[in-house]
Amino acid sequence: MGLEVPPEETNRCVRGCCRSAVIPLHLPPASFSLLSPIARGSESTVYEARLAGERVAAKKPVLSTSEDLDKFHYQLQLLCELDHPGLAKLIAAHAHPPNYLLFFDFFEPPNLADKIHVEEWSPSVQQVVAIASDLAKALQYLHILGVVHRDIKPANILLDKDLYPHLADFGLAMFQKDIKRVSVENWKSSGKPTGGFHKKNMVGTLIYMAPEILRKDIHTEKSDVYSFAISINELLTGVVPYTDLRAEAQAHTVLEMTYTEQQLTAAVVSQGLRPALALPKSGFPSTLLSLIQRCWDPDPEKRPSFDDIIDELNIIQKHLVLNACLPSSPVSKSQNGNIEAHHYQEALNWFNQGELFVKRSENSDLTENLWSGCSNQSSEYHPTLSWGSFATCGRRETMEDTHFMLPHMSEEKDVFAFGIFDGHRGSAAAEFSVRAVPGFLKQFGRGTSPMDALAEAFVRTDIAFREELILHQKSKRIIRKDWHPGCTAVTALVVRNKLFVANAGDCRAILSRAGKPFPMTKDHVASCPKERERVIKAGTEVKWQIDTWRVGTAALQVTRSIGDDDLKPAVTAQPEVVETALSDDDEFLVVASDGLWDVVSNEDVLSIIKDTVKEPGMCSKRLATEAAERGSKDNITVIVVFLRPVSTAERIY
Ligand SMILES: Nc1ncnc2c1ncn2[C@@H]1O[C@H](COP(=O)(O)OP(=O)(O)OP(=O)(O)O)[C@@H](O)[C@H]1O
Ligand SMILES: [Mn+2]
Ligand SMILES: [Mn+2]
Repeated sequence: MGLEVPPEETNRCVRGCCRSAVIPLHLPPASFSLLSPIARGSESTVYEARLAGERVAAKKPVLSTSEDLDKFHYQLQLLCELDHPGLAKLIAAHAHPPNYLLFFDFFEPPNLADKIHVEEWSPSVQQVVAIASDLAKALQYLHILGVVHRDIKPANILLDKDLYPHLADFGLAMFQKDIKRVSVENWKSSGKPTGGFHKKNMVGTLIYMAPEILRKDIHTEKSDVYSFAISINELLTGVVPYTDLRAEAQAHTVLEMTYTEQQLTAAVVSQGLRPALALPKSGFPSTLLSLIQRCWDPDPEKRPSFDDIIDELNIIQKHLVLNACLPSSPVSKSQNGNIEAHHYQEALNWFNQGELFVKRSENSDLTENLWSGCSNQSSEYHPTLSWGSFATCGRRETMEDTHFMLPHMSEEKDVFAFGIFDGHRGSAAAEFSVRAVPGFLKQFGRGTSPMDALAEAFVRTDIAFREELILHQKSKRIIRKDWHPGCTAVTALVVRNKLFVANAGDCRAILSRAGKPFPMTKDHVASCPKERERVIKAGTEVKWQIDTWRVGTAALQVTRSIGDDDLKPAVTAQPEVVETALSDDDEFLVVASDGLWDVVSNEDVLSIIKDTVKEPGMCSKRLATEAAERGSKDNITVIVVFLRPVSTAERIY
């Protein structure tokens, strides 16, 4: 990088406390520019930036008090001393008013947390062991320097192209010697632990915090070992810690208000509660699982050091290589070579069919620059998104809902799409659509407006699905003649500061706008007079049957859907599309299938989220659980998207 380091006597921060012979600390303002924000936290914003022509990440801390400024200088002094391939490297800083900035090597998203939970990556054993081992080496390096990180968690682990981990976020890191001093001073000043003492020592992210930290003891190297173990187990299982304790089918999880923060703390500290360990039968070596358990031992002294951990991981890695060379057990073959027709029917994978269909009609695989025309002036509002989902089949025996979350729709970072499909008369249409709709959306995004692209994606998916169905009926891969599967569909698209929602059927999307529900959809059901009139005009009968208005001989309640070819064209796939500009008033978006809305009102949905941990996955799960408890008889799928930054504290407490 073409960065010049000024002579040592001038290369220092404004106070003169931070110095470096290799890292420039006083950059000329013209040498860098901040581009778009990558992540906004309570303590900082991380931007994609350019520095001397290179793409970098710039962390801009929120500095509102003189204590914040002290912390910044402390962090910078510490970062100047670090140089290890397993750490996100500080390449420059601007430590002069009015701009305080830290520049790091840029790592393409997703970070490890998003890789696990958003991309739903399930790594191989080899990949987990490799990441664990590289991470352990970076931590060993820090500990040799006398530095404890204090905030080890997947969100602070960045990945490069080869999936090599780089530990980031030194916002809480400290020299071990300073931690002791802080606490001793506090003890002395008041004779007993003060609020300040508590706060100073209890830092980090609750679910990754070792019991001694939760007891407000001092953080040691062994507390990092604990957080390391929780993180590696999360990588193995793909499960956010403590969201996995299911008493029965209805999830009762720790962070879902059945346990409060205090109860979780108490359970971790006094009852030895830990996240569910990966199952040995999942193919992970028992040696790895036992290592994880020893790393989260309640007694810090009993936890291995990173020297030991690296040795053990080395041995595990060697065994894996050896085993990989052994011949694998023969694949069990079907006894009966004669495959009957109904097997064909089961073998038909509608997810794949949907995907294939889009691929076939695609003329290029570029996804760049979707809706670049909808430009956003830098002065305009930029929402900060975080999202999560939960889906359960509830009391039903089969799951006919599907959903997708597509945070990186295009090369531009600020295009996101979320969709739910609620199948009826089988899950085929919902499975087909969950792949076809986002696929078409990407295709049409290059030529048409977001509104038109959404409508077109729904209509084209419907046509494609019905054609596919006929094709398979003709080829006898489907033998049931009078089978007319369908699904309702909702898709929310965020393009910079604009939200577009397309809906066909009775899924719903609502915004929390200035604290009040702001519906983005209308239910398309036969009990709605306007819809009823439309269907009748299109030539299909609507009758009061049993308890409500229903369409055609199929007696469908919804009046718009994908599929349902026996009711076309009256039951149209043409969605209603609504557009709105997002502002600071918009807190979050909830998208869900009717399994939620049947029993939970828009207002209740808002108030439930208000008193739930501000973590979108948790909120989704809490809403679905609430619906199940209120007697919803349907499949339930919920997606929650926060539209404003949520601080670490809000996410946990
Ligand atoms: N060098 C980088 N390259 C790419 N992305 C980065 C980089 N550094 C940080 N990020 C992204 O920004 C996010 C926040 O960064 P960081 O953890 O340093 O900030 P923070 O304000 O301390 O956040 P928190 O305390 O909530 O964890 C990371 O989880 C990561 O996704
Ligand atoms: Mn972080
Ligand atoms: Mn942080």
